[in-house]
Amino acid sequence: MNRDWIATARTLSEALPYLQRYSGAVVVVKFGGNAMGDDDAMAEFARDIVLMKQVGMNPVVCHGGGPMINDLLDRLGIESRFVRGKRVTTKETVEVVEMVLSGLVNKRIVQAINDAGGRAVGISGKDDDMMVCEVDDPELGFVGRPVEMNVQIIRDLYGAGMIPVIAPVATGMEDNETFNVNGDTAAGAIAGALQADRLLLLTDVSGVKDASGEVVTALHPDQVRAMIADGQIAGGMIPKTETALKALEDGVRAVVILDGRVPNACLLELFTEHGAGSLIRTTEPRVKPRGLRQGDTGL
Ligand SMILES: Nc1ncnc2c1ncn2[C@@H]1O[C@H](COP(=O)(O)OP(=O)(O)O)[C@@H](O)[C@H]1O
Ligand SMILES: CC(=O)N[C@@H](CCC(=O)OP(=O)(O)O)C(=O)O
Repeated sequence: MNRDWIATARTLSEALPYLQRYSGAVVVVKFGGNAMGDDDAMAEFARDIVLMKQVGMNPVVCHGGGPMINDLLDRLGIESRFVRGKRVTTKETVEVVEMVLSGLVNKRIVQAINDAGGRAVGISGKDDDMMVCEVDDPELGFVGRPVEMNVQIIRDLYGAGMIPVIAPVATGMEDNETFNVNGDTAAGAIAGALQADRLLLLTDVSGVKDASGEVVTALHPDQVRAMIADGQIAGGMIPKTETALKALEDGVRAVVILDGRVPNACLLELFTEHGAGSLIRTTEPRVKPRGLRQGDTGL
């Protein structure tokens, strides 16, 4: 039997018995700046998120916006500099980061989800002290490493029918500083604190590739560690896969790295047998199907 219901279900009532198995699942989606695309792509992402909500899941969006920060810094004549994938963030830079992430980018996503029929509420790590940080590395300046998570506000929002949209900006432990947090790091910390069923990291490549350039569709954490050690995983994929490993240690059931520019990327991953991108999890890493299976409860 083909359980790929997106392809086979002809009516909503045919699909509903499958969809009900997803009810209550907490899915944290990290929407990276490079995955955002134009207004049409944003609208499509928003429709996917709203559909997840409509079938009873609890989607939580945590976004990036690196290219948009670069843009404004450029216009202001401030140079962008990255060390190991993270932005060197001065006092001046962090003001721009907060303006762009909590303002421009956050509200663009909120608006798109609301236009698609959802009830999105935009917050940052500062709201209700949701994410409290320490200095990540003094060399990076005001870049934060989450050390205290208070995610009740997120549960309250999705419990009340809303879709939280979170900007990775946070408060410091001391002196009320503002910290810039890498979007992947923030999404991982949120997913861990929520003990999420899935963390989807949407990026601009189709998944984790091996030395021959093929996407590896299912990975055990040990394989990921080996690929980092032997250099098959490099550059921006290192913080992403390290976030995945940490999230799994913190109790997230599975992490998927996938191409957010592919139409309906989230739905393909969650609802189809073949999925999308690279699935990283501790149990049954090589067993398919990984989406919906007859007899499965939840994800
Ligand atoms: N093994 C690998 N598989 C896939 N991408 C890799 C790998 N190693 C390095 N990369 C690089 O990592 C990039 C993704 O990281 P990044 O650009 O930081 O994403 P984002 O901006 O979406 O957070 C890819 O575009 C690719 O150039
Ligand atoms: C510390 C750090 O690097 N913060 C990131 C936050 C935004 C982000 O992560 O955006 P993407 O997901 O689009 O890359 C930055 O300043 O660019």
